[in-house]
Amino acid sequence: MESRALPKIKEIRAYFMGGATAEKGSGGADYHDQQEKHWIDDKVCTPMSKYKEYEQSRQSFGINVLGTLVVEIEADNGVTGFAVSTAGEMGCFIVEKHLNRFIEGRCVSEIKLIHDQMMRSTMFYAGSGGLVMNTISCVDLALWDLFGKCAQLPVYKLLGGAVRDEIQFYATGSRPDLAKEMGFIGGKMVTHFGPHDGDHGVRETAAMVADMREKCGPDFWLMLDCWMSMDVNFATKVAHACAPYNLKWIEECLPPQQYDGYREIKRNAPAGMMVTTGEHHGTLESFQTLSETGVDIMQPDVGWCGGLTTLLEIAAIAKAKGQLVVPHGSSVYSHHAVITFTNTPFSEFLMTAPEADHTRAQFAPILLNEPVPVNGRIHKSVLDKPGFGVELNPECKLTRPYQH
Ligand SMILES: C[C@H](O)[C@H](O)[C@@H](O)[C@@H](O)C(=O)O
Ligand SMILES: [Mg+2]
Repeated sequence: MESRALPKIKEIRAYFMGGATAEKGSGGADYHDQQEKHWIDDKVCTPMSKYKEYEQSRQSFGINVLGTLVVEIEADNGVTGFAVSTAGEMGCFIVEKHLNRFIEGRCVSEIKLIHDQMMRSTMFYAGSGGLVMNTISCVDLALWDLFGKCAQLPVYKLLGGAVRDEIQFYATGSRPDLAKEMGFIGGKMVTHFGPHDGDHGVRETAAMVADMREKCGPDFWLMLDCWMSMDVNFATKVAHACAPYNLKWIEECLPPQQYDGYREIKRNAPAGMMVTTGEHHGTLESFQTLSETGVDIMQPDVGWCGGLTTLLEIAAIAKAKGQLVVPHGSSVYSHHAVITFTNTPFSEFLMTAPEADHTRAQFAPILLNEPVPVNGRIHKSVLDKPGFGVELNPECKLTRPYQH
C-alpha cells in the first residue's frame, strides 16, 4: 500500500505579541509577562538580586522584554500548523529573514532535515541557546503541529504513542498547600534569598520550607526553584538546611554553564535530595555535558532547547544514564512528548493565576483549547486532537513586523 502523498510547505509567517514595546501583562508564551502583584514577580531571587534596584521584580530587569513569538506554517493544501515560544519581534526577524529559506518548498514530513539545516545555519550566531534557539524551537514545534494536522494525528501518536494513560503534575507557584488540595503531587516554590543575604538567607529559605511542610503534611513533594541565583556554597547550605523538611529537589541553583558547580552540589547534597536543572540549557551538546555531571533530573524547555526534535534526543541521553527528563513547564508542547517518555513519570504545571490558587492555562490567553490538569492530571484522551490540539486565539492582537 503506497503511503499517502503529503503536501509541501507554501509559506512560513512570524508574528509577535507583548515584549518590551507593548503594555505589561500580555502573557502568552512569555508567561513571565504578567500584571502587577503576581506571585511570579514577587521578590523572586535571580542573578540580578544582588542589585537592590532589581531585587523586588524580575520584570524590572527585563525578564519579559522578549514577548511571544508565533510561527505559522501553511502547506499547499491549506492546512496550517503553528506554535508559540519566547522570542518576540526578534524571533520574527530570524524566521522571516533567515530560516524561511530552509522551510518553504519542503514536504511537511521533512522535519529532521529542516531542523538540521536551522541548527547548522545559525551556529555562527546562536551560541549555546537563548533567543535563536527559542526561535528554532518554535519553528520545529510548528512543523510538528503541521505534520500532525496533515496526518490527522496527535503529535504523541506520531512519536509512538502513550506509555501511560495520564500525566501527573507537580505545581510551580507560591501555594503548594493549595496545589495539594487541587490534586497535584507536589509543589515547587521560588526562592527569595541568595548568597548576598548570607546565612540569614539560608535560615529564611529553610523557614519557608518548614512552614509549607507543616501545612502540607509529611509526604507531599516540596521543591525549591533557585533560578540561577546561587553559588555552590550557598546552595549546599540551603539544601542541608531544608533536608529536615524532606525537600525533594533543589532546582537550577547555578547559571547553566557551571557544570563543575552542579557536579559539586550533587556530590555535597543531602542523601536522597535530588539536584535538577536544564530549562536554560539550549543545545543537545549542553545536555550531554549536563547529564555527565550526575544531576538527577534534566529539565529542558521544549520551546527553548531546540524544539521537540531536540527534546527527543535529550530524553534518550537521560534514559541511557538512568536519569529522568522532566521538561520545564511548556504546556501542550511538552505534554505530547512526556506521555511517550518512559523516563518522565511526572511533569510540571506552572500556575499562572496571580495567587496560584486555581489552574489557569500556562500560555493564556494565546491558545484556544489549552488543557489544564484536572485533579493534578491530564488523561491521554485530552491530547487526542491533530497536531498539538490547540489553535491560536483570534482575539490576541499579533503583529507581523517582517515579510520575505
Ligand atoms: C518559577 C520560576 O522562578 C520560573 O519563573 C519558572 O519559569 C521556572 O524556573 C520553572 O521551573 O517553572
Ligand atoms: Mg525552574
